[in-house]
Amino acid sequence: MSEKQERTIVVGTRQSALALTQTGQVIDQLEAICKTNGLPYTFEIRKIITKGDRILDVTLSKVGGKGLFVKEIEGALLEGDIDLAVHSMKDMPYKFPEGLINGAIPKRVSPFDCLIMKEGDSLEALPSGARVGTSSLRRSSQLKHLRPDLKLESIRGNIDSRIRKLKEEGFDAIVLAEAGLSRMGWEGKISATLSSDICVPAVGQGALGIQCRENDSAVKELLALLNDTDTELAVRCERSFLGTLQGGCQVPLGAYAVIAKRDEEGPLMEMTGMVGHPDGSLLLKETLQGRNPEQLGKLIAEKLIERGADAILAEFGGEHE
Ligand SMILES: NCc1[nH]cc(CCC(=O)O)c1CC(=O)O
Repeated sequence: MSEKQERTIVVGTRQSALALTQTGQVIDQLEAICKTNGLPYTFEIRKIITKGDRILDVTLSKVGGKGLFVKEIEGALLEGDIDLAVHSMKDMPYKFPEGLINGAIPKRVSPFDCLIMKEGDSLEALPSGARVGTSSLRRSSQLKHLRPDLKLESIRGNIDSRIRKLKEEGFDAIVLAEAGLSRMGWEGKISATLSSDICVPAVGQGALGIQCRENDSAVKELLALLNDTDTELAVRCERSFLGTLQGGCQVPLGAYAVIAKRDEEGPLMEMTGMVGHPDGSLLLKETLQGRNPEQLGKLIAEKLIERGADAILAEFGGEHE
């Protein structure tokens, strides 16, 4: 690598506990990379309060959707107020604004959902008619499909406030991503992991995306060292599925890709895509293997459309996960 100029790299983040924690973890990793590679960079955190954070009491679809969390951070990047931003991959809109790229997808942690329960340690242990808190149509469609007796109820807020609401609002269980809990060091709160057979995760769940300016070659070269190729391949499959189905809004769909095997032709991916009716009456799933991530995601989406996914998507576009 050529001689690098000293620089303070400004990292923008939302101010939720999870956002701050995962941003801190990425900075730790980047500092280690700088040390190993003799790069003269230091890092500074800048907190950004987004519109999505200010309006926590209104259904997100009414105020403009999930992109709200990301839009102001993207603006700060484009203005040069910050140099990189750590996002949960599953919160990133499908389309990036001109001038910004995803510079790295670090190694994924658990992609799965889990239950935090009042008592018990499995989905089966939930009593008939139990109240389960989730605002995700993807989660409710799959749980309702398996357990039509359950009462799925909306719950919003950051993961810390949702955990508080489990008790305060008398839920029997809430559904959260394991990734957020493990990043917070709260794995001990998990009652049961929901495998991808039971609940296909959200596109990109458990992975982070590190956004930067396309013309910032120093940051791009640094971020390339943080990228995890297997995670990137999986996330590209899943996001191609997302893009083919609806290009950005949040709807009752999920996708989970893994590297099935590696041979002389390279990695072979396997992905399951799902689209479901939020009341659980219809759950469409398709699993296929392929070598090209974009083609695999698109093919699975097209198979599901053939089977009727477009009717569900037309009815439930624009909801928040
Ligand atoms: N929808 C909010 C959200 N966005 C990212 C995560 C954490 C999981 C991840 O990074 O994929 C969560 C919380 C949750 O769904 O439980």
